[in-house]
Amino acid sequence: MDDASDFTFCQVGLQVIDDQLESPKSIPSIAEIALEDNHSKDVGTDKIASTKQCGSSVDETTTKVARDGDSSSSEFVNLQPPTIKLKALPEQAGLKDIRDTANALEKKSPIKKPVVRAKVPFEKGYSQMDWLKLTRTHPDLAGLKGQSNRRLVSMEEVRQHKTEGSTWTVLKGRVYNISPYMKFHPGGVDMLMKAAGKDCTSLFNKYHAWVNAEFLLEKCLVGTLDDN
Ligand code: HEM
Repeated sequence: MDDASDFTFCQVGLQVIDDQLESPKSIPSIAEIALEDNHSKDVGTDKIASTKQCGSSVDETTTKVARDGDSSSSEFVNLQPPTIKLKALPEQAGLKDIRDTANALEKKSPIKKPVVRAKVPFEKGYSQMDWLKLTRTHPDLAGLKGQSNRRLVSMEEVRQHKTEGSTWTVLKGRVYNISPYMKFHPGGVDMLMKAAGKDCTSLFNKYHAWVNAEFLLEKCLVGTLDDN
């Protein structure tokens, strides 16, 4: 129909000059877009068929334009949005190679996946600020009962303190009573209990090497590990 006053049909495609694009061929040719005026099926749906991945045959990229014969009449206005099918992009040179290389690198990469961080929401009164306040006010967080914390502590003695009421751990050569810190630990009680009665230095470093435990647990110091 060649009536200029008929607004039903107008050219919508922009002329694409491939040479002027940063990535020529990255936009499918307008000729590869098939419009299906399928008002009788898919009522009310606006389907944009996803582009097929590379590797399609030439036949698959062949354009089909399907129109309902009657719908070209100016009396009939189809209000359903047309289905736009973007046909497969032709295999782009080198793209498959890049993907293969990326997959191979991912498999071979010696870089370890980062540890999943799972901070536990603190109970009211057990924030890190609350812990700092407690360390300033409590007279004996380490439970020394007058004993010096400059003594040497054997691993044997550390192993005897692995219950929630009395939990000792070794961190970077120092022995701490971590029982009072349990409920303040941002990683949760269960995690901190993994340190009970043993040397937790490697676990500690695995999760948060940046944490200043010397400062946080200063008042929980029981002694120095006797490594003989
Ligand atoms: C023994 C002394 C320890 C101290 C003083 C301590 C202290 C802390 C602190 C301050 C945080 C918050 C970190 C942040 O916000 O970046 C934290 C988080 C956490 N801690 Fe510990 N921690 C200790 C031991 C451990 C151990 C032995 C484990 C594992 C078995 C552990 C597992 C975690 C986890 C999973 C989190 C939460 C996730 C994260 O923030 O990375 N912690 N800890």
